[in-house]
Amino acid sequence: MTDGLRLVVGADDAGYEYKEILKRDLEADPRVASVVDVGVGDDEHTVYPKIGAAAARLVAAGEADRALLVCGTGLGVAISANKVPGVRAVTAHDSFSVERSVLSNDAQVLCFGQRVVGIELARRLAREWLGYRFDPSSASAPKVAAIGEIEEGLVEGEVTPGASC
Ligand SMILES: O=C(CO)[C@H](O)COP(=O)(O)O
Repeated sequence: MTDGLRLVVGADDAGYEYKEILKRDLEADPRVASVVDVGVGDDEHTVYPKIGAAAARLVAAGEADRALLVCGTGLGVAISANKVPGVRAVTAHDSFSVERSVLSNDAQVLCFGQRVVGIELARRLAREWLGYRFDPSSASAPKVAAIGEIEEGLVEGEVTPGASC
């Protein structure tokens, strides 16, 4: 991922205002190649699971690198996005968690709660988020791979305590 990031933004009606503000920030950021908006639009009422899944499917299909999603809490969009195979979505409202979501977890989807975090903090966190890149040669990489193995049923839900990756 050396070129600009291809992003998706989305929100339900509880996250619409933040999504619009964050989208404008992202579109103006030189580190961003493109921003696709999966809704909602003004006065639309699509429920958060549909928004979370629509954004996550674009990421899973390789049509986007990352997604930034907003709902009331940031929880529902994350849960929904995580139902799409291959997608790792987190809710994070602090700087360290946002950093680790990329560097530890290789999460492609970051979710905010409009009813939880102030807009200036959300804008700052989104700016910081753009600067992080997962290192596939890092010590975190085998752990991320182990998440994928669970998803693929390779370990059938069994994780051996103490086993190294
Ligand atoms: O925050 C939400 C889901 O996590 C959503 O914006 C509102 O959901 P509701 O509390 O079920 O209306």
